Amino acid sequence: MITIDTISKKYGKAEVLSVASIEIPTGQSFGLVGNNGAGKTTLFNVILDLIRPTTGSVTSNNIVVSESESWKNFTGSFIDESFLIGYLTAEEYFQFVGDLRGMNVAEVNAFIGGFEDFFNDEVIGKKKYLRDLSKGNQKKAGIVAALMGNPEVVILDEPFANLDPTTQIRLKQVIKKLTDTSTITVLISSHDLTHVTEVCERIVVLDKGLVVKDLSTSAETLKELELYFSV
Ligand SMILES: Nc1ncnc2c1ncn2[C@@H]1O[C@H](COP(=O)(O)OP(=O)(O)OP(=O)(O)O)[C@@H](O)[C@H]1O
Repeated sequence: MITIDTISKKYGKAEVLSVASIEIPTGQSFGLVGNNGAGKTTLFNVILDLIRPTTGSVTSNNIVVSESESWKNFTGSFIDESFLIGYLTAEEYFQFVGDLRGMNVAEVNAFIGGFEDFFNDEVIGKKKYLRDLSKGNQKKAGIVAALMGNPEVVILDEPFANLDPTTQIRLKQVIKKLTDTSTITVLISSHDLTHVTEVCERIVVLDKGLVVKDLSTSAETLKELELYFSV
């Protein structure tokens, strides 16, 4: 369970985020949508203790994320390429993250082997540093690294952006597999309303830092969101 309690973030006088309360139960697939600058990345960064909120706190499985590091043991995330280590190859990076996650070399190789289709022969065995991969292939590496070591919480910021259509479809399958477990809590932000409504059972809409909708996904949700964003 993730609890977001009276979180606000101000830069100077500008308040870019103001969320009274959001509770995300264990196992929920939670989608965050909103126009550019709505505060999605800011909220994820606060949940990951990458930026300190002006007010409020976030707890993840009863751990206040700004007070302890222990939530990192069960949390996998990919916000952007700053999460990668540019001078490593993808294989080296996966071994590095696997080591942090308590996986041995064979376990990492077996895990990565399960993503052969997802990588589409563009990430593994390329003898390229991560910094030299295309944006989309960097994203693939970052997403897969976020899933290593059986995380209980997975946070992905705009995972569909920059991915080719084939990989977007494969990513949806990967995410659905995660969310089917009902033990892994998955938080995703996206500008793609179709994808996010397909993979998330709950959608929260942010507008200028405020929660303006909190929907349980149904057959009508996509239409409702399209209508909201078309006005
Ligand atoms: N370091 C900073 N200093 C000042 N303003 C910032 C800073 N970081 C973010 N902001 C502002 O906070 C607001 C929310 O940004 P954020 O990146 O969270 O939005 P977003 O919903 O993720 O947008 P996008 O869809 O464009 O990625 C924006 O107005 C942004 O300019």
